[in-house]
Amino acid sequence: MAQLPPSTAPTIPAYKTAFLQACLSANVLTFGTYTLKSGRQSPYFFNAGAFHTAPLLSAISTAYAHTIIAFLAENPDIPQPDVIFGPAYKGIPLATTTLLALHTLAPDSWSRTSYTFNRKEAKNHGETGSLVGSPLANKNILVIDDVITAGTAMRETIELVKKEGGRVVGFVVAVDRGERISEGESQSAMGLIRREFGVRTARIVGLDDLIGVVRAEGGGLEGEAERMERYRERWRASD
Ligand SMILES: O=P(O)(O)OC[C@H]1O[C@H](OP(=O)(O)OP(=O)(O)O)[C@H](O)[C@@H]1O
Ligand SMILES: O=C(O)c1cc(=O)[nH]c(=O)[nH]1
Repeated sequence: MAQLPPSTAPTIPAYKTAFLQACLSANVLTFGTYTLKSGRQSPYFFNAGAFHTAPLLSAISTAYAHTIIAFLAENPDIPQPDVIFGPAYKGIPLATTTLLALHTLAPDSWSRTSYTFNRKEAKNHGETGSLVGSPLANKNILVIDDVITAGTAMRETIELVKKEGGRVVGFVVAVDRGERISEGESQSAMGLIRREFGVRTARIVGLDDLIGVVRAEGGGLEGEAERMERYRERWRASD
């Protein structure tokens, strides 16, 4: 097969490679039959809760931070976020550690940014309410989440931020599964966020990247890669 000359060969950034390797070595990416939030049956599952040691949290938060910095550089009209918002539950450690990683990479740009997350059940004593961290009113909110499938969680988050008086200025996800929003629709959940809500999006990796790393691993995972490919064909979005 023809090789690209070295100067034009695409290079995978080190943070993305570290993230993908962590997905396999820490069993973040697992195989079986999983029922998703959308009710779909998936042969693979991205479990962000498995990033539970300091080196693993560092790998994912550094990958988010680089992705966010590149996203804002490519979209200079997006205002500097005041808040990194992570939806409960798995978004909670992701938002807090990503804010630290952003501050480590670019302290001058991120020293005044806050984190916020929601509670799934409102609290009726103490400080009360559904939000933890900065209030959202009149703030520019960058939402991060672990994974997007049918887009239900992100739709709920956009509605929550609006209700609190904030503006969602971007959405960055670790894994974009690249799926159609529903059986009868051909567009992707990420596309819906862009078109229906006018929110620009970025991702650390997509399903193609995950299949690529599973294929490259070999060692008996070929069957898993094939099941992932069949699932991709079943749910692949048109955009
Ligand atoms: O795009 P969707 O079809 O909405 O699916 C993706 C959402 O599903 C999971 O949330 P879940 O409520 O299961 O969250 P938790 O494990 O973080 O509590 C995941 O963290 C995403 O937020
Ligand atoms: O769609 C989901 O519910 C979902 C998919 C996935 O890969 N990981 C996850 O935590 N949730």
